[in-house]
Amino acid sequence: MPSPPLPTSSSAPRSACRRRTRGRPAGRRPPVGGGRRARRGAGGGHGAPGRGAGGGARPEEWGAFLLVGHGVPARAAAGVEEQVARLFALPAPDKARAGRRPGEASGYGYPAALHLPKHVVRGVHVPRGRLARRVPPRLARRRRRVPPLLRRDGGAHHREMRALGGRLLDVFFAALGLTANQIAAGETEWKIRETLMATMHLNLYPRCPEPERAMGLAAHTDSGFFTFITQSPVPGLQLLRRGPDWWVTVPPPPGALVVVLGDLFQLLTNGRLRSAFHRAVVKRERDRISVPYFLGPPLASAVPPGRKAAFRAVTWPEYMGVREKAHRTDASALAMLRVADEGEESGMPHKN
Ligand SMILES: O=C(O)CCC(=O)C(=O)O
Ligand SMILES: [Fe+2]
Repeated sequence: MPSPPLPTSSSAPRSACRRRTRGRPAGRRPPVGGGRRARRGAGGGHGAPGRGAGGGARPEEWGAFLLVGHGVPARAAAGVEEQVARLFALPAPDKARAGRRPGEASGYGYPAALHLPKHVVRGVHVPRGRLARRVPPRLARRRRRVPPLLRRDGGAHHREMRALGGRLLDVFFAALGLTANQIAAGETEWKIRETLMATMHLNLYPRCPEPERAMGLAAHTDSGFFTFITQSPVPGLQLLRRGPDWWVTVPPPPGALVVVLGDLFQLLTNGRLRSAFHRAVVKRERDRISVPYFLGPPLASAVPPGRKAAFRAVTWPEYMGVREKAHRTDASALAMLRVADEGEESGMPHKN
């Protein structure tokens, strides 16, 4: 299916925010900001996840957190939003020519894997890491007009984010009870860190005159290990808190990255760290840009769950297949992979 031509960010058509098709209307989300938990967060009048890997709310609880002091130089992040805006402002025919075609991993268009309302999110999807060489020649030819973010080497942003991914993995390993020596000597840990594969999406959510009747990105969990989200200073990302269910808006403090844990990380840690159910809403007055940088295992390696396996091992592509099936039947992909109760023996997988 050819990707539709896209509007420029400043002239998003009304049709860009037609009525949402799934889930609770954004405007009727449960009230936020009233509870003790909410006040613990950093988000003005809204409830919010705590900042940093170690402080405030725990990632086990939220499946996500704000990361500050991450060491990614401001200059690497500074240009991202501007580059993305430039890309979306390219003439529609140029964007259409760079459209993602069936079977291609990168290009301009809608996210393929999520069964989304097909009318709001416009994205360019450029796999990084091992797949970087497969950036379509159509994009490569337009190199001079394509922002550095999308170039083959990925630019400073890609290098910094990939390195941060490795550092954060070590923080997670430590949180799971591994000592510094075990982490340094651990073959499994080393392999996971060294082979991390990155994929990036660029999302534009055009402003919408009736935001309460539209949805930017339907509620979902990410599939990989974890995602770094750079977002424009326009809040729109929301996390689901359970019991009773309520949507909590993640604030966009300058320089902070949102870390969202994915399903394969839940599987890898045998359920000790949980993926976050999240979505993106649209705004009446302002466009919003987000750049999720997804990190996960190399495509061919099966992700082994912990000692007493709660899940069966899968590759990332196999997982995407299970997820497709789950979406069609409204089931949970992780539940489909569960082979036993998550027990006390969860943790990092066996070394082998
Ligand atoms: O726009 C956002 O903040 C969220 C993006 C996201 O969840 C995704 O692309 O998977
Ligand atoms: Fe996501």
